[in-house]
Order: sequence, then C-alpha cells, then structure tokens
Amino acid sequence: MNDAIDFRKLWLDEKHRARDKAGGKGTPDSSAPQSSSTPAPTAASISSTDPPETRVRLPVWNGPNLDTLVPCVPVLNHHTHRVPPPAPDSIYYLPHFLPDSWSAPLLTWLQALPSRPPLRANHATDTARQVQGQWTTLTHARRRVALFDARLEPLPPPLLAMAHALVHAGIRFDASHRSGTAPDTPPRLPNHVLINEYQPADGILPHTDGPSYEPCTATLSLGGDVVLRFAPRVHRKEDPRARLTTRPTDAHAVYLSGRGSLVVFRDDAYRDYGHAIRYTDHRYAHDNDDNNNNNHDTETVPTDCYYRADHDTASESLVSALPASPIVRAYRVSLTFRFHKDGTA
Ligand SMILES: O=C(O)CCC(=O)C(=O)O
Ligand SMILES: [Fe+2]
Repeated sequence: MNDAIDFRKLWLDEKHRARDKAGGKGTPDSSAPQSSSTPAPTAASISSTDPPETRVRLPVWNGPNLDTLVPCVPVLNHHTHRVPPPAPDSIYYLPHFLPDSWSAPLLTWLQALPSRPPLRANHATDTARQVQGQWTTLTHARRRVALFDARLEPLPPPLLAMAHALVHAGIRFDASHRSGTAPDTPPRLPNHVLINEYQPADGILPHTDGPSYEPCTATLSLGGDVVLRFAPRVHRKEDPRARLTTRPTDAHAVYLSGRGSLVVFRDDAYRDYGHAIRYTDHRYAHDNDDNNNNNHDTETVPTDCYYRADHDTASESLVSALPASPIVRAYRVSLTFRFHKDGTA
C-alpha cells in the first residue's frame, strides 16, 4: 500500500532532520529494518525522567526502527489520569500521549490523504467503502473527515501503530468490567478511526458516539488546543429518537492540548453525556451563549475547566492552574478510535 511507503519516507525525513538538528551523526539509514518486531529499548529511547513502569514503547509500523526518535507512550493510570469529580468517573486525560516526533509526520501523512467530493445531505448512497480513507467534506459542518474502518481494509500502518499504542497503554475498547473482576477477554484493537479536521473557529455540536460502538472513545489531538465539554443528556423517554439534548449548565469541561494529548471517555461518560467543542464564530449561536468575546478565533476557557500541564511524569499528579488567557484557536486534527460492535462487517 502506497500510504505506508510514503509515511516511511516522511518518517525517515523527520529522522534526518532530528539528527541534523541534534548535530549527531547517528546511524545510517540501513538502521530502518524491514522486520516487524519491536526493537529493544535503548538508552536513548528512555529518558531518566520516564519511569519505565508507567510507560511502554510505542509499536512500530511498516518495520522501521523508531528507537532514536520515539521513546514511549504513558500507560493509562486510572487514578492519576482520571478527570476528577464532579466530572463522571469515566473520563481520562493524558496531556502528552503522543511524542512530538510522531505528531508532525502523522499530521503530514493525514493531510496527504486523497479527497473525495463532499457528502450530500442524504448520503445513504455514499457507501462506507467509498469514503474509506479519504477526506470528505461534511457540508453542513464545513468540516473534513476521513474514516478508516478496519472491517473493510486493514488500518494503514501509522493508524495501526496508534491503535496498538492505545491498547499497550491499557485502554480497553469494551465496556468496563464490574469492579474487582479481572477482564476475561484479551484486549481488542479499535476497528474504527475517524479523523476530524477543524479550521480555527470550527467545533462539533453536542452528540454521543452512539450504540454501534463499544462504550469507549479515545481521541488524540494534534494542532490547536480546544475545550471539550461533557454535558449530561436529557433522556426523552417519550421519543428516544429525538435530537440529543443536554444540560449545558451542568457541563464538565476538559482542556485538550493539541500537542498529542489523549482523552478517553467510556461507560457513563460515553452513554449518559453528550460531548461537544464550541464553534467560536456565530454559526451555532445557541451553543455559544457564554462565549462573550467578539473575536472569532478565541475561546473563553471556563474557570472550572479541567486543565493539566503538558507533561506527564510519575510525580505529576498536580493539576496546574488554568492558563489565564482564552485559547487562541488554531487548525486542529483529531483522531478518534473506537470499536464497532459488529466486528465482522
Ligand atoms: O475532535 C474531537 O476531539 C471530537 C470528535 C468527536 O467527538 C467525534 O468524532 O465523535
Ligand atoms: Fe464524538
């Protein structure tokens, strides 16, 4: 598959740049083997501040040896990474999950995906296979999305590596087990990856990710920072198909860093809360009532927003003070990983 070869080239370019920047000679390019096995950690790949017991090596894709570029990803800690009360106890946030050395080539790879014509309002005839792995504009939202469904085609190498990284980090793409019981099934790789591309003022209206997926969503953020809001759903018993409504006044806000942060929400937070990112222009004014600035490129950060510094070490259990100023919105791409329950397509 050409994508994999292109990405490997990007990775090699990045590696050369990193090596040049560091002023080191490094190893020759033959150091990028075709083997698919994970190389042993090297001294260069684990810094003294990275407690080995809380980090795992990122898996490789397409065989290249990433040990000089990529250290490890943090393992999800159910206590320190949990967004604290009063948020529901099933939202986790890791401020710097993806190493910077991966973010840039991953973004470049995503931007190079082919584009297809916009989806029509009634896009029943656009089959999943037609939109697979291609940028498609959602005209109603003015946002581009790309969908990768592993039930149709294997995930391309960079996304497969990300999927492995999430599972290695301890994220289970199935409903939680009752407390005290050990999972009795092996972890599963997520089989759906939705990429969303946002221009600075863009957001996503309140929604749930729906019952087709196991109740766990893991989202990586690249580019600009945003606030993700979880608001309790108002269940409309009389018409369960009615448009989702939430109680925005009871929302819990989480500040998402665009430097490779990971947010995971599952179980109650998945089922009983809608989630949303605000549009900062006036396309959806009703969703934006307390964003009382007139600058379309900035977003007011609520004072009770959960914010965590952009680092992740074992001693870090501190939640830093919120940044004083509003977020200046910037181009952002998110990668949302889920497991579709109909795993057989
Ligand atoms: O971009 C994000 O962080 C959210 C994306 C999302 O909620 C979705 O695709 O369902
Ligand atoms: Fe969502």
